[in-house]
Amino acid sequence: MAEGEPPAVPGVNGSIHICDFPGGTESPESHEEESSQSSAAQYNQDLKSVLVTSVLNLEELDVDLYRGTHHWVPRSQRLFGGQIIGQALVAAAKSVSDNHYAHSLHCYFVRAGDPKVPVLYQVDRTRDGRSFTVRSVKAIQHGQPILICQASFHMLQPSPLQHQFTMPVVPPPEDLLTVEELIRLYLSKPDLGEKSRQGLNKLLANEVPIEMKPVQPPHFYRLAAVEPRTLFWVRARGYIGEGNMKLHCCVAAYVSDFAFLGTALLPYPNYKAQFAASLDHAMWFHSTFRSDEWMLYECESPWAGGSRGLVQGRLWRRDGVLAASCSQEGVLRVKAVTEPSKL
Ligand SMILES: CC(C)(COP(=O)(O)OP(=O)(O)OC[C@H]1O[C@@H](n2cnc3c(N)ncnc32)[C@H](O)[C@@H]1OP(=O)(O)O)[C@@H](O)C(=O)NCCC(=O)NCCSC(=O)CCCC(=O)O
Repeated sequence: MAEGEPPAVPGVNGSIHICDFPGGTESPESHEEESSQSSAAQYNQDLKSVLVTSVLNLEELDVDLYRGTHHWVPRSQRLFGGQIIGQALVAAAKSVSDNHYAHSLHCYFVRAGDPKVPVLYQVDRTRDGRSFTVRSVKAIQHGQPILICQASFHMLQPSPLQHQFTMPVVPPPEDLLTVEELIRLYLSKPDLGEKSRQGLNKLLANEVPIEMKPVQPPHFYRLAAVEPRTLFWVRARGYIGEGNMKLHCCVAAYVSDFAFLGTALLPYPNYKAQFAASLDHAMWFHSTFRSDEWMLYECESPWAGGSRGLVQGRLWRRDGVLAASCSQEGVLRVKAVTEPSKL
C-alpha cells in the first residue's frame, strides 16, 4: 500500500486474506442453542437495525412506485450496490402475496447511483402465477435507470430432492475480532504512517450498518499474492427479530454486495483498483435465516480477465444450512503500485 492511500482493511474494501481454516473448532450443530441464547443477550432490542428502520423502509409514492433514501455511502461517492438491490427487492416484494417468498433476483447496475438525491423504484408486475410470481423493478435517478432488477418469488413446495454443499469448518464468531477491533489493532502499530493512520480512522468513522468478523484477517505486512477466496462472519448491525422472511432476504441482499468484488483482487497485491464497480448481481435464496444473526459468507473468484472479475458467494447459517448463493461480475481497472499492500 502506498503511503497516502487509505489502508486496505478486511471487510471494508474487500481485502480479506485467504481463509482456509483446517482444524476449526466446533461442529455447526453445537451452535444452535448457543445462537438463540446469545442473540437474546447480545441485542438490545431497542437498537433496531437501521437497515429496517431507515434504509429498507421505502416511502410509497403511488401504486408500485417507491422512494428510498441512503444511509452509508462508500468512499467512491457512488451509491452502494447492495443498498440499491436491497431496496429494489423491498419494492418488488410489496405487491407479492405473503405466502410467496423471494427465491432469486438478477440485477444489472447500469449507471452510478448519485448519493445527493433519493432513488425511485418503479415496479412492473410481470407475472402472477400459481406457484411463482415475477416482478421487474427499475431504480431511477434523474429520470434514468441506475439498476434493472428482476425478482422471482415462490410458494413453499416441499420435495424429496434436497442436497447442499457442506459449510466450511471455521472458528465461531465469538472467537474472532470485528473489523473495527482489527482496525484498532492496526492503529496500535508503532510503524504505521500518518496517512495510513488517517485512512484507518476514516474507516472507523464509517457507519456501515453491517458487522463483520474475518475468519483469517490479513497479516499487517501482507506482501504475497493469495488465493482469491475469503470467509467472514457477517450480520446486520442492530436488532431485526424474527420478522418476516421477505425482510431478511432484503437485508441479505444488502449485505451480499459488501466486500464481495474485492475477492478478485486478492492474488494481486502489486495492483490497486483505480476503478471497481459491480456490473451485475444475482442471488438465490435457499432457506429461512435471520440476517441479524451471524452468517458465514464464503466468497471466491473463479476468474478475472479483460478488466472484469467474477465472484461467487455462499451465505451459510451458523448451523450449517445454506441460506443463499450469490454471483457478481464487476469491472476492475487497476494500476501497479510501487509499494505493495501492508495489509
Ligand atoms: C460500469 C459503468 C461505469 C459502465 O459505463 P460506461 O459508460 O461504459 O463507462 P466506462 O467507459 O467503463 O468508463 C467509466 C470510467 O472508467 C474510465 N475508463 C474507461 N476505460 C478505461 C480504461 N481502459 N482504463 C482506465 N479507465 C478507463 C472512464 O474514463 C470513466 O471514468 P470517469 O467516470 O469519467 O472518471 C456504468 O454502467 C456504471 O457506472 N454502472 C454502475 C456500477 C455501480 O455503481 N455498481 C454499484 C456500486 S459498486 C459496489 O457497490 C461494490 C461494493 C464495494 C464493496 O465491496 O464494498
